[in-house]
Amino acid sequence: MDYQKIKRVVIAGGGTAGWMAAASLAKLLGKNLDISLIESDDIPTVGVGEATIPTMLTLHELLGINEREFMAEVNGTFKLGIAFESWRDVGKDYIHSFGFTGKDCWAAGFQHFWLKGQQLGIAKDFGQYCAELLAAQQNRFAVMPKGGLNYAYHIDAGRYAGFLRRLAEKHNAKRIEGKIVSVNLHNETGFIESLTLASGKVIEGDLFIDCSGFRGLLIEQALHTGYDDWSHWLPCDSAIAVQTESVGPPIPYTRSIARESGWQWRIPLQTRVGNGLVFCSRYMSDDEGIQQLLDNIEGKPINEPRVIKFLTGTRRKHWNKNCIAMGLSSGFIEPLESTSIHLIQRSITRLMQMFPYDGIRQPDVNEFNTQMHAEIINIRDFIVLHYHVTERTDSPFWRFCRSMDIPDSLRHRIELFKQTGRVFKVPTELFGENSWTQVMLGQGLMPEQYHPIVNMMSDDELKNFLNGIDQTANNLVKQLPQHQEFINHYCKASAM
Ligand SMILES: Cc1cc2nc3c(=O)[nH]c(=O)nc-3n(C[C@H](O)[C@H](O)[C@H](O)COP(=O)(O)OP(=O)(O)OC[C@H]3O[C@@H](n4cnc5c(N)ncnc54)[C@H](O)[C@@H]3O)c2cc1C
Repeated sequence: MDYQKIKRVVIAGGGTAGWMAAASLAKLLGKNLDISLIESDDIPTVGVGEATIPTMLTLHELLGINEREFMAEVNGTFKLGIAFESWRDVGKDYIHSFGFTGKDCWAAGFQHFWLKGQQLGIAKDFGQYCAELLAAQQNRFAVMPKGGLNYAYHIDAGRYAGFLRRLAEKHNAKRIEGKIVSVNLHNETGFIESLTLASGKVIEGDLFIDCSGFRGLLIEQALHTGYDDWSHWLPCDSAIAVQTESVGPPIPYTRSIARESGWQWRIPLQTRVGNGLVFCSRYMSDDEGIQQLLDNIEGKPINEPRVIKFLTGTRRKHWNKNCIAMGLSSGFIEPLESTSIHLIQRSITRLMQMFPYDGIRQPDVNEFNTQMHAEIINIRDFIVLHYHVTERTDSPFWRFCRSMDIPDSLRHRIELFKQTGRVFKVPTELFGENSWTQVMLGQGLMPEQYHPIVNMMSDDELKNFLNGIDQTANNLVKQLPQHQEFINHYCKASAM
């Protein structure tokens, strides 16, 4: 069988996904490829997506990005986790931090020790045994040598795309301005041969990366790949975004505040704040949403509120024929745990690991799709957990979420934790045991028992064990500067 060698890579779309793909492929595989990116000045990017998770640091390390320059350029602040306010119930808050809580032993996670400590009345709140969480609460931060704080970034999405564009162009990726008006398929194979622009110009390629956003210009409109709709588990389908002036120093975490029919985000940048409301249109109209958001922002708005509609779910195949969908064209879970940019990064690194220089082989395609699917399903379950395990009964939306059907895989995790205190991580899964534990406890799910290995410690030993962790975390955090102070000397934003 003849396989067409892959030399010309065409990326359709220049949002975060497009430029991340262009910069990564150009920098890391560029010598062997011709990379072009088509974007249209007439079609705006989605313009949100400003909270990230720690895996972004790994990609940046691969790309040789200097953190200080990057942060100054993207108006960035540091992120130690997400505060979930009123998610368990109105007025009940917790933080899902990026750090590690306490110390595990080989047989049992820290939560088992903490549970017994709680029963004896000698344990503080679960999160108090985590340095990142304490630092977030005290508004402190510093980049420390490896093994220090685990962190991510808040970034300006537009500036990030610009930053990546320069990196991509430096490594010879070619930008083509123009609106794609048709996707031309091979008569027999159905593979994409070229894209026609409004100017009449035809761009040929061997491999096409669809980064065209929700519209899925190549993967769906041309290849009809199909979409798994998850809105019965993740019913929010609308968002309103607005930027405001900063009213104080930036905090080192994202705020997610549960509201009557969804939740509100606050993402602090150095000189402004990104705000948004995610909600379910069955329970709230766009006008009501806009009003609710404007009633709950702190600084003066600096742009008009913008409504964004979406359908939660995933494309049935992320790689179909010679097209790979990345970013919103591949699906959207929802932004609660800031996982979309991470998934773009996973598609890029996976593609590079399986790059089909000598032609596209179906087993590679199948493996890529299987791995992406498994990863996304676990993230989906983690997000559904936040909505479903809640004590809120104050609105039709929350009553629906409490009583809605959930995936069997999630039901199993919830029951396991409830009955035994145990959590597990699937090998390729993004969120580890500590994330699941923080959110399950934070949402009010209390295990019925702890592991008997804890009873090997006397009550006094357990007290000393807990106090030791508490002191170590507090000693570390009290040496840290205030977040703003650290930014000022490390990566102050360049002029807008
Ligand atoms: C409400 C909301 C909040 C979010 N928050 C987060 C978050 O906090 N963290 C996170 O990780 N992710 C978040 N996301 C997801 C994140 O915004 C996206 O994953 C990311 O911005 C990538 O978008 P994209 O590049 O796929 O699409 P887009 O930004 O929509 O870019 C599409 C590109 O395609 C081009 N294009 C489209 N059609 C054509 C055409 N015919 N011809 C030529 N060019 C074309 C456009 O010009 C544009 O350049 C959020 C998403 C939403 C909706």
